[in-house]
Amino acid sequence: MPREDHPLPSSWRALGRILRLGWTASPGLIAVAFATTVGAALPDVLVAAALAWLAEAVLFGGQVDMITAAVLLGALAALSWLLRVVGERANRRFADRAAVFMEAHVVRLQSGIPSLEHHERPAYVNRVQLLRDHADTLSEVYQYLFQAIGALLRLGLTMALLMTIHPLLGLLCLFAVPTALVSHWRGGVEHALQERVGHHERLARHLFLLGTKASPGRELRVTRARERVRQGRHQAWAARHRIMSRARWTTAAWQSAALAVFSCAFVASVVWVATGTGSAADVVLLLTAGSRLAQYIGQTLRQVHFLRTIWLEGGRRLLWLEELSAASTGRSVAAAPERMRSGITVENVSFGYPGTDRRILDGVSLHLPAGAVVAVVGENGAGKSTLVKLLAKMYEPDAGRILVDGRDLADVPADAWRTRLSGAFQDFARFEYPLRLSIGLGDLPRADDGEAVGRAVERADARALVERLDRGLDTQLGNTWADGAELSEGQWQKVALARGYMRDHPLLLLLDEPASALDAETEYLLFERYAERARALKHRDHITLLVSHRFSTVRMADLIVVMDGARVIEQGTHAELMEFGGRYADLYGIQARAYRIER
Ligand SMILES: Nc1ncnc2c1ncn2[C@@H]1O[C@H](COP(=O)(O)OP(=O)(O)OP(=O)(O)O)[C@@H](O)[C@H]1O
Repeated sequence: MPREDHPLPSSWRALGRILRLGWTASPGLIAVAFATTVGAALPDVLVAAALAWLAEAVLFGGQVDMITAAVLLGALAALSWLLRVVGERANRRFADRAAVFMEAHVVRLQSGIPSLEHHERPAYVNRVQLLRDHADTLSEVYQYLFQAIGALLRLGLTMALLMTIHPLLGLLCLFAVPTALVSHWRGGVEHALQERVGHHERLARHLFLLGTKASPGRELRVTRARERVRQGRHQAWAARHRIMSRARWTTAAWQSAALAVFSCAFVASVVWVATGTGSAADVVLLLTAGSRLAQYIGQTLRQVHFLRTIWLEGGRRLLWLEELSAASTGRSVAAAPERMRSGITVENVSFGYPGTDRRILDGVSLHLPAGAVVAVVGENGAGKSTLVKLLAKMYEPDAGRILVDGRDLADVPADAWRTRLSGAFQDFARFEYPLRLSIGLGDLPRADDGEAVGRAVERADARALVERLDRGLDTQLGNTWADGAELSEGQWQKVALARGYMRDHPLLLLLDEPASALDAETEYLLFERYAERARALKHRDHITLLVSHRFSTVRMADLIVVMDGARVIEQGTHAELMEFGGRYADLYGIQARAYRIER
């Protein structure tokens, strides 16, 4: 992942990309939607000319002229109506199809990015959030774009008609320039603001979820922090509203002034034609076409404004995400190793999260021998989970290397490396599927393999959980679904652990506090059995890396790594570290006394 900030791409490039995506979603529908929406401009504008002709025929012409003009007027009105109806339906059907396509595309892009940067870096989180919110409205870009083209065409044709009365009437267009410029500037101002107020919006939504979701509900009631959360949410919305409304009032005032300029020019031109040499037909044409001119200018500006909103909100961010995704698949040339002989070497690795200055890992060097069960311990914030993220290629080191049997992990594509990994994490996912699938997802190609799921259940010691559920592995999880069962925190974690155990022979099993919701004894028994099984395997070529705060579990590891202040400060077996009498021995002693475990 390149370190530089990825700027938002230009609106034009984004529009081009969106159009190509729309064509891919449904070429037939997009073509019909375009032709009917833009085509409706022609009969719309010609109605004014037909009216003028009818007025001329009524005043001075014969019956034939009158009937022809009336029939033409009727035909144009009918055609305009027909094109509008067909256009609306085509646009709606196309938007439905494009919405599904766009959402799927955004999900694919987001989940396909190997790193976590777009989920963890504040500036990127704002963009991703806006994109997620606007993913379905992206499909409306087409409608606004076609309508904007139609409105421009109406504007051009109307100007041409007006100039048939007198070429000087073409100058009316110039008086519309201030309105167009102000409208353009207004869109830009609002968009710049959207990014600025993004964090207020996110904070308000976060506090809304805190106040309405069940899990924080208990804590909020006990601590009586509900009022504080409510106030915080109110303040966040108020801050957003203050910034937005100040800017909106200013831009609206400018827009009104610009519209007043055009209105004065129009009134003056009507007076000029009516009192000059203009015929009755000319006055009718000027009044009909001219009054529509103001409407078309308004329409064009509105469409362009909406287009800018959605286009800038969604389109540019979509292209940005595509580029981020493409950049993140950068330099990867080697295949993932099939087996591991010597192990994984972390060589002088330093790392800080993108967008921050602090070093979370500082010159960390380690050797994780193949076949070993390795435990990583350290105080909160010592960098244990960060090390796990680097080993899973969620991020690349800023300096130093991670070598697998001597081969630089940076050269191995993240997706390929992850086929060799398994993992269970403290912040596990709750997949509300039937239990069998919720576990089977840990190894997608074997998700339906009953035996594989059964083995994972055994490894996670989750047999009792399965038996307690009415429909066993077929039980739907999550109580918001029909016949769904809700699990306790610890039970959800066991499901996540079983999922992590789905792969039979991962080269690296990452267990980042995977049993924090289980009691210490259960965790100990679980990992003791697991470690015994791992040691009994014939080809001891995989590594289990366990992050835990429980020293009763940690002590059975073959290698214990102690982290503190971004560095590895001690490493060895339990016996060696106790003998050494350093930090590990201190921490172990404290827990041993607290839990009265045997020293
Ligand atoms: N996405 C992020 N962006 C910026 N800083 C982060 C991010 N994730 C973690 N950190 C910081 O990195 C430091 C180490 O975090 P890490 O999660 O690796 O610690 P840990 O040792 O696993 O802690 P714990 O025992 O509490 O899980 C913390 O100070 C944390 O604030």
